Amino acid sequence: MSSYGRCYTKEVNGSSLPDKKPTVVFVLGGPGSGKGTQCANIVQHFGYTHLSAGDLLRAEQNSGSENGEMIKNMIKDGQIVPSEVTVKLLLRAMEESGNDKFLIDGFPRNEENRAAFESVTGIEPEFVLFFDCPEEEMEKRVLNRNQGRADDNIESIRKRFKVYTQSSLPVIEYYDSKGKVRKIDASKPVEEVFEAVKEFFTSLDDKVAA
Ligand SMILES: Nc1ncnc2c1ncn2[C@@H]1O[C@H](COP(=O)(O)OP(=O)(O)OP(=O)(O)O)[C@@H](O)[C@H]1O
Ligand SMILES: O=c1ccn([C@@H]2O[C@H](COP(=O)(O)O)[C@@H](O)[C@H]2O)c(=O)[nH]1
Ligand SMILES: [Mg+2]
Repeated sequence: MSSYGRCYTKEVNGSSLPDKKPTVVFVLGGPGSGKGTQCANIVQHFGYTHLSAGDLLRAEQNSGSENGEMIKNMIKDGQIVPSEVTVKLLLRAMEESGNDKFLIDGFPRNEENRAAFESVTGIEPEFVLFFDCPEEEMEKRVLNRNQGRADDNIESIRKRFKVYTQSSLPVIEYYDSKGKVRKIDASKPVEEVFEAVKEFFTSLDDKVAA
C-alpha cells in the first residue's frame, strides 16, 4: 500500500514513511465551475501539486486497465466511480509527486468517497475551496470547453448536474458544518476569481509561518 495510506503512522509502517501528514485542500464545485482553471493558478503561485480525480480516472481508463471500460461508462453517464478505484489512484499520485501539499480537485464527490479517503489516509482537508456557480453559467462553459471530453455534451452534463446536487453538495454541507468551507463566487471572470482564491492560500501560508 502507498505510504500515504493510513499506514502512514510509524507503528504500522516503519521509519521510511513521511513523518508529517501532507496538507490537502479539496477543490469542489459543479461541472465547469472552474476548478481546473484555478488549480493551475494556485500551483504556480503556491507550490501545490494539482491532482484532478477526473483526470486520474481518464488516464486510468486510457491505460488499458481492467477498470477501463467501467470508468469509461461511468464518466459518460456522470456516475461516481467506486472509492476503491479513485482513492488508490490519488494515493499513488500523491506518493509519486514527492510533494507534501496537494489540491485534490473534484473529489470527494459523495459521502462514500469522503469516508473512504479519511479512513484510508487519516487525512482531513486543511479546508475545502468551493466554487459556487449558477448551473446556467456552468452549462455554457462546459459546452464551450472543446477539450474532446466524452461527457461534455448536453445529455451527460444534465446527468452530472443531477449527481452533483444529490451526492456532492451534501459533502460540501458536511464540511461547512465543520467550518472548513471557503466559498468563492465562481461566476466572475477568471482573474477576479483568482484574487479571491489567493486570499485563502495566503492566509494559510501566514498561519503555517507563524
Ligand atoms: N471564471 C471563468 N469565467 C469564464 N470561463 C471560465 C472561468 N473559469 C473557467 N472557465 C472556462 O470554463 C471551462 C470549464 O473550466 P474548468 O475546466 O476549469 O472547470 P472544472 O470545474 O474543472 O470542470 P469539470 O468539473 O467539468 O472538470 C473551461 O473552458 C475554462 O476555460
Ligand atoms: O472522484 C471522482 C472524480 C470524477 N469522477 C468521474 O469523472 C467525471 C469527470 O470528473 P471531472 O471532475 O469533471 O473531471 C465525473 O463526472 C465522474 O463520472 C468520479 O467518478 N470520481
Ligand atoms: Mg476539471
